[in-house]
Amino acid sequence: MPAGTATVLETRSLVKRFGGLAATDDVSLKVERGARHALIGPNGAGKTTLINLLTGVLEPTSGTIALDGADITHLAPHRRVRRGVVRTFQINQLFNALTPLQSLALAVSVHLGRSARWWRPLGSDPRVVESTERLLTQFRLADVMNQTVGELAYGKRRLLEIATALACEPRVLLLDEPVAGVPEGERQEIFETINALPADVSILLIEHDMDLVFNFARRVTVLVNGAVFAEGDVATISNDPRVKAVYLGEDVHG
Ligand SMILES: Nc1ncnc2c1ncn2[C@@H]1O[C@H](COP(=O)(O)OP(=O)(O)OP(=O)(O)O)[C@@H](O)[C@H]1O
Repeated sequence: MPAGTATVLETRSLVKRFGGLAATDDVSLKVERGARHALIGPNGAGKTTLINLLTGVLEPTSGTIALDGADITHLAPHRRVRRGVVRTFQINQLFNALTPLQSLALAVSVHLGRSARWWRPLGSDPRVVESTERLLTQFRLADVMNQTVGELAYGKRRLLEIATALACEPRVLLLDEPVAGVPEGERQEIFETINALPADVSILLIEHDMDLVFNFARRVTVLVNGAVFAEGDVATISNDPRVKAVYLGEDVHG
């Protein structure tokens, strides 16, 4: 890791074309160490495509991606996870029949390289137990740790999804719409938990909910038609009439 570098994840002139459409159009983005950075934009702006490029699910048409100065543009997704680029898991990747305790113990033991001995009781490894207990407390899952995932409230499942990502000890956490679909009454708990994530984890949040964006983020990048439309601190972006117009347009036209 180069000393004194503030940027942890950087894209340079990143392009992803689907036929004639540039879903990612010359995006140069810097995520600073310890960032609370939000990526916003109307439907179809290219947010998901950019996340898929960062995680290695998609190969860019051109441009580069660097992690701590090292080129990872062509690195396989699982190797990026090993290097600390982790996205929140989709809810349908949780196992409904497992409990939060079992899910997290499994995630922690895989991360710690204990999966080759999976037949041994997970509770017999002190490091697995300690990390699992910490995650259950941090993500307010201790009181439901023995219920099956299928029985959990939607908000709790979301918390488990984020906790599972944290079990991989990410350097960069890509949080993909953490409150999407979560009922109003369960959002506050997610907001608070996200705000309490460790300061040394750099976070890029993809989000539609402006309350969450403006409460959480210190820096905001606005994507429109695949390209960076505006970037700045929260005050600048929230007062930018061009950004307001983009969102107003989306409201009007659905
Ligand atoms: N695999 C694909 N093949 C063809 N076009 C695609 C593909 N994936 C995305 N696109 C197009 O690329 C553009 C950007 O899509 P993307 O899903 O990245 O936007 P988004 O900002 O995540 O949107 P939303 O907020 O609705 O999830 C859209 O026009 C979409 O139709």
